[in-house]
Amino acid sequence: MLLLIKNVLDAQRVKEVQELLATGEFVDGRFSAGMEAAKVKYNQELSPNSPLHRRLNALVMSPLVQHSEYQAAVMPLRVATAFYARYLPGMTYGFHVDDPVMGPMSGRYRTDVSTTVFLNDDYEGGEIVIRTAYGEEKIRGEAGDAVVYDSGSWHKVAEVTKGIRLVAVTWAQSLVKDPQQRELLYQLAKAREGVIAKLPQSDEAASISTVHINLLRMWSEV
Ligand SMILES: O=C(O)CCC(=O)C(=O)O
Ligand SMILES: [Fe+2]
Repeated sequence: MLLLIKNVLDAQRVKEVQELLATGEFVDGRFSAGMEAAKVKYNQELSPNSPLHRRLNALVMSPLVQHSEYQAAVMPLRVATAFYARYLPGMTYGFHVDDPVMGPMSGRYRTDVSTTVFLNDDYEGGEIVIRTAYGEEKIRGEAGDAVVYDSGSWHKVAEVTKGIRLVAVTWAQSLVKDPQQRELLYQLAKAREGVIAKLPQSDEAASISTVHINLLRMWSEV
């Protein structure tokens, strides 16, 4: 799964988020990294104690989690509160896979799907590079877009060469643990949508819906 979702945040929200982050206190991103990732992580994160998190989460996470494409692709069971990361020129995050389990002991979750929400686009470099079965994909969203990909895939953030890169990064535990099953369900959900649009009252639409619903029941864990 590798999907770019356009315009998750509208221009007004992007502007407000940028204004808030301009006033925030940032700390070394290595503090929040797992053992392996810490070796290659070179960025900054909004201080975990920052009072801005509440407002930022309302601005960024609500539209993300409610977005129909995010719902269809991720099928989220739990979504983590976001980290707000900043990359100054020269900063980078080398190839890694994300930690498999995150969160405090009282609320741990498995990371199935990673998401980056692009909060600005006036910088150079800083592409997310994801290794897929078909080679490396480079992604640079516009401000307000989000990219989702399997947390177990190798990925990196290329060095920012000019300007400052601002993103929100979050993880979800999906109802469906297996990436291939998730992908199949996503494709089936799209096919279902298409058939319902073209043939709303048809037997074909009803039977695709039934297969989709019952596969989700078969493969989901709650
Ligand atoms: O900055 C990004 O877009 C992704 C960062 C990342 O890979 C991570 O925090 O694990
Ligand atoms: Fe990562």
